[in-house]
Amino acid sequence: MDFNPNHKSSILIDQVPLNKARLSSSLNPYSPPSIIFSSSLFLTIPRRKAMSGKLDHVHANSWHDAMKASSPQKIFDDDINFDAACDEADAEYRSWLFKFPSALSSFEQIKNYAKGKRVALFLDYDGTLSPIVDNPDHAFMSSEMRSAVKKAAKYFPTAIISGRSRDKVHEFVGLKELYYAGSHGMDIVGPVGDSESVINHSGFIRSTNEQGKEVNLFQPPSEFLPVIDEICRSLVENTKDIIGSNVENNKFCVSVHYRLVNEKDWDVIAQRVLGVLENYPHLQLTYGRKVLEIRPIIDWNKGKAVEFLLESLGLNDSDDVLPIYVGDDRTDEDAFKVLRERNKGYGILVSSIPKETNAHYSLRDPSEVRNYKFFFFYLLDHYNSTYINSFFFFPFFLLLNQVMEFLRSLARWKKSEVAAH
Ligand SMILES: O=P(O)(O)OC[C@H]1O[C@H](O[C@H]2O[C@H](CO)[C@@H](O)[C@H](O)[C@H]2O)[C@H](O)[C@@H](O)[C@@H]1O
Repeated sequence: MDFNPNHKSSILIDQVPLNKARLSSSLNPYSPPSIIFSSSLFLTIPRRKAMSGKLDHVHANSWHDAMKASSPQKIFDDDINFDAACDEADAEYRSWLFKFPSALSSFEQIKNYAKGKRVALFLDYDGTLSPIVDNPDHAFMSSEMRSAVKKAAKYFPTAIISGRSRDKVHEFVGLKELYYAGSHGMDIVGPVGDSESVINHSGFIRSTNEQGKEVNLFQPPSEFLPVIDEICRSLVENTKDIIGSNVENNKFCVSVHYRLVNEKDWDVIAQRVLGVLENYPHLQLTYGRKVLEIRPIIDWNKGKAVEFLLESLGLNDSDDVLPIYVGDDRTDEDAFKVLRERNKGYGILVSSIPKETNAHYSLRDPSEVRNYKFFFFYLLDHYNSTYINSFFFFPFFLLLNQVMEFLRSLARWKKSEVAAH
């Protein structure tokens, strides 16, 4: 882990434009010859250094655009022509599905590849297991989802890798049998596996958990804790007059939420955060879904967390291991990238709109689209699948969740495999 006190604080904004993305193909489910995407849907912003004091005009605009694009918007307004909007958005989504097929429609293919392999499951929390909601403290997962995760964890080692603090995400999920990585993977408790190579990671500590069991613990240097607490207080103080802003302490990182902030104040909140960050040369700014995230400048992310957990589980060096990572946010891209580069395992992006990604498959996320018209999208998406039969009864739709269905399918498949032996 790289903790360099001479680093200056920096901002990472590095979305890859759709038309420039390069994807390796060996595990790639389909490689359609040429699909044209509308580039206006996607945002490209170069990496920038944090600027001192005020933001210049271009910089402020970039932040405004980035903040606007950071989370899917409600697709329909009542005064928009529904049919036209539906056709256009659906055509784009369908084109995108050629490149990133639905993990549910492709389940047979995934299953065939997984045969005889040890599957390890990695799940993001917000927007993947729980719906995106206005108040971060209310992002509860449903009992149906909890039971789907529990079923999957019965057959596969399962870890939650979240931007939340480890304690908080554990509290939300509430399952003892899982492994948890909080603060974007910077705070992990993993099992002590066969592999000894984890001890080569700096930041690694062998410790004992509350039950007195030996565990592998990975955390950034503890020097960061008081700094994070301090910047958290400062961010609260500096944003308290911005209506709707919300600062969340995630132990090794801080989230500044602007989901409920009026769009006209987004530049103001970005400026305030950048202003505070100037005094913290060891911290950097990234962003997620309507959230600005401040974290230590260390060479660690969700991708490294996946590798660390695979090693801890003694699953890192075998060819018969298939890691599957399901996530919805840009921080999950680090994990998708690791799986793609290792050419082992599948990344599954949860999204209701086309996005550039390093994932292999996709699952549709209805959580931010609260309009009933989304129902038609869902039917269209599944028009040719056997699923459609189950969705005739409208209230059923409200319970739908493709991630849950995918986890259930995995567990059902393994259960039948175990029973057959
Ligand atoms: O890695 P994750 O588990 O996906 O955590 C990423 C951030 O998730 C939370 O924020 C997001 O979900 C909130 C609740 O639905 C929503 O209000 C917010 O707009 C989203 O950005 C969490 O509150 C953040 O601290 C995490 O960094």
